[in-house]
Amino acid sequence: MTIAGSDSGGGAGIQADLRTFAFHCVHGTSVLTCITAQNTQGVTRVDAMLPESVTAQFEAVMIDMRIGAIKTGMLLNQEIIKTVAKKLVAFGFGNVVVDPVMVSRTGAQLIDDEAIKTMRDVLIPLAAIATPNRYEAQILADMDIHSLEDMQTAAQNIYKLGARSVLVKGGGMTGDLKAVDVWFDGDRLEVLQTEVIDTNHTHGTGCTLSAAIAANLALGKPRFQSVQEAKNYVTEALKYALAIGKGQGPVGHFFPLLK
Ligand SMILES: Nc1ncnc2c1ncn2[C@@H]1O[C@H](COP(=O)(O)OP(=O)(O)OP(=O)(O)O)[C@@H](O)[C@H]1O
Ligand SMILES: Cc1ncc(CO)c(N)n1
Repeated sequence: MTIAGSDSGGGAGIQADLRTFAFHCVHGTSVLTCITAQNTQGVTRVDAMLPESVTAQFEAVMIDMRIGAIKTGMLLNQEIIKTVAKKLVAFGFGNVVVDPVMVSRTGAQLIDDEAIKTMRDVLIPLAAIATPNRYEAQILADMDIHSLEDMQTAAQNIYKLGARSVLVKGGGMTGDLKAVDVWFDGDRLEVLQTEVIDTNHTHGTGCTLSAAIAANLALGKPRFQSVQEAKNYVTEALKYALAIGKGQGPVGHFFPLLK
């Protein structure tokens, strides 16, 4: 299941998540939290779903189907974050990847300050894996991140907030660190590095990564292996990114068909 927003341009959000699930041959269900008017150049409008709608979508799926894993993406406001947290607790669901969508890779804040606090205090502690990007990690860990060592310290700080494991993503870093992610699960501190793909078409990499992790978890793979395989998937998909639109195009989710 993905609990996330719609991207009208089809590159990120629910659309990227469902394509990623399909690629991994798992059935995708979706709980829509908001609708963005968005293209490869940016977001021009966001409409939130009512919390009651989020609850109804979640319950409709959960009482009927056996859900293997859940990822959360853009939750937009405090009410929706609280609603999602409440439902996860009510259903005792722990296999959750929390992509704390708060700040874009370019540094633009996507949700308000109250929502950020709720994300840190209420949702992060429910995460089996939290996947902040550089800027989100800076907020959650309350520190600046400029180096690999900073990413490692941030991962450890965010773990202390209650997430069972943390992946600090490097897409917002410079140079080789762009393709470096740091993992910490209270025991292992690991650096995951792939080649840097030289492309401007990186829209939806974070959504795709967390959706691929959730798909792997749903397939029964262990957490760290799920993350490793998801990162390799994103790297391949970046190699086949689509140069569509005037801005940052989406990654090529079905890259084997494009080869
Ligand atoms: N140019 C690149 N080459 C290789 N890997 C990259 C590149 N850019 C990002 N990645 C990888 O993509 C994944 C997503 O990281 P990123 O920091 O871009 O997330 P994000 O900011 O949440 O993404 P978005 O908000 O655009 O969906 C990470 O595994 C990161 O290492
Ligand atoms: C709907 C949506 N979710 C997440 C992101 C972050 O990439 C985005 N741009 N749009």
